[in-house]
Amino acid sequence: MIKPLWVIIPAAGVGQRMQANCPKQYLPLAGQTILDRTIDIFISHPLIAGVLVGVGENDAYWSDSKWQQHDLVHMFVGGKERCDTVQKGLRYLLDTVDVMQQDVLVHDAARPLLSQAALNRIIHHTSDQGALLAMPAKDTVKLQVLGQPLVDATLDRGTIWLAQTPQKFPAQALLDALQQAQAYGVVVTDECSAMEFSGWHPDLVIGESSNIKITLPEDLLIAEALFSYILDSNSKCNS
Ligand SMILES: Nc1ccn([C@@H]2O[C@H](COP(=O)(O)OP(=O)(O)OP(=O)(O)O)[C@@H](O)[C@H]2O)c(=O)n1
Ligand SMILES: C[C@](O)(CO)[C@H](O)COP(=O)(O)O
Repeated sequence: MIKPLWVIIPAAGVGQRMQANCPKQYLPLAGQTILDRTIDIFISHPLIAGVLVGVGENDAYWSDSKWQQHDLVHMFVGGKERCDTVQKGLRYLLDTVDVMQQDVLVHDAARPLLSQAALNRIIHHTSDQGALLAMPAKDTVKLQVLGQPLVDATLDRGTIWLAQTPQKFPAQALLDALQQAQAYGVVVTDECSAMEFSGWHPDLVIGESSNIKITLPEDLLIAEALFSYILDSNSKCNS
C-alpha cells in the first residue's frame, strides 16, 4: 500500500541559459506559466499528499500563480543552487509533517511535460535504493578532452542514461546525503548524485523523451509542440 507522497518542486532558478526577461519557470506554456503547468501535473493525483514549491528570495511572480492559495500547495524560499533549494524544501517538510522515513519526490519546475503515465511509474516503483526517471542515451556519447573541444574517447552508450525528474528518495536520507555532499564540497546537480555519494545505487526507471527540461529558448518551441501530445497521452492514461 503506497502512502501519498509529498513532492518538492525546485523553482528558485533564474533561467540564465534561457536569456528571457523573467525566470524561465514563469514563461508561458499553452496559456499558463511553466510552473503552474508543472504543479498541475501533481495537484490532483490521488497519491500526492502535497506540493512544496521553492521560489527565489526576490521572486516577484509567485503571487500571481493560480495555485498559490491552494490548500495542498506550500511555498518556501529556495537557495543559491538547486541542491540548496531541495535541502530547504526537505527541512520545511520535516518541520511541518512527520515524513522522515517516507519517500518524497523532487521534480524540476522546468519539466512541465511529465505525463501521468511516467509519474505513475516512479510513484509505484518500489526500491530500497530510491529511484529516478531516466532515459538511455540515444546518441553516441563522446568524452571531451578537458578544456579543449576535442574528442578524448567514445563512451559505451549501452551504459549511459540521462537523468530526469521526478527522483524519489526517503526524505531524511536525502537530506542527510545532500548535507554530506555539501560538507565534502561535492557539487551535486541532482538528488541521485548526492545519494550515490552516500553509497546508494538508485534504480533507473524509464522516463520519456517528452519529459524535457526547458533550458534554452528552442526548448520553449519544443514544449509548445509537445503539449497537446501530453494532454492526449494523459487522457488515455486516465480513461
Ligand atoms: N538555486 C536554484 C537553481 C535552480 N533551481 C531549479 O532547478 C530546476 C532545474 O534547474 P535549471 O534548469 O538549471 O534552472 P536554472 O538554474 O533556472 O537555469 P540556468 O542554469 O540556465 O540559470 C529549475 O526548475 C530551477 O528553477 C532551484 O530551485 N534553485
Ligand atoms: C535534476 C536534473 O534535471 C537531472 O537531469 C538536472 O541535473 C538539473 O540540472 P540543472 O543544471 O540544474 O538544470
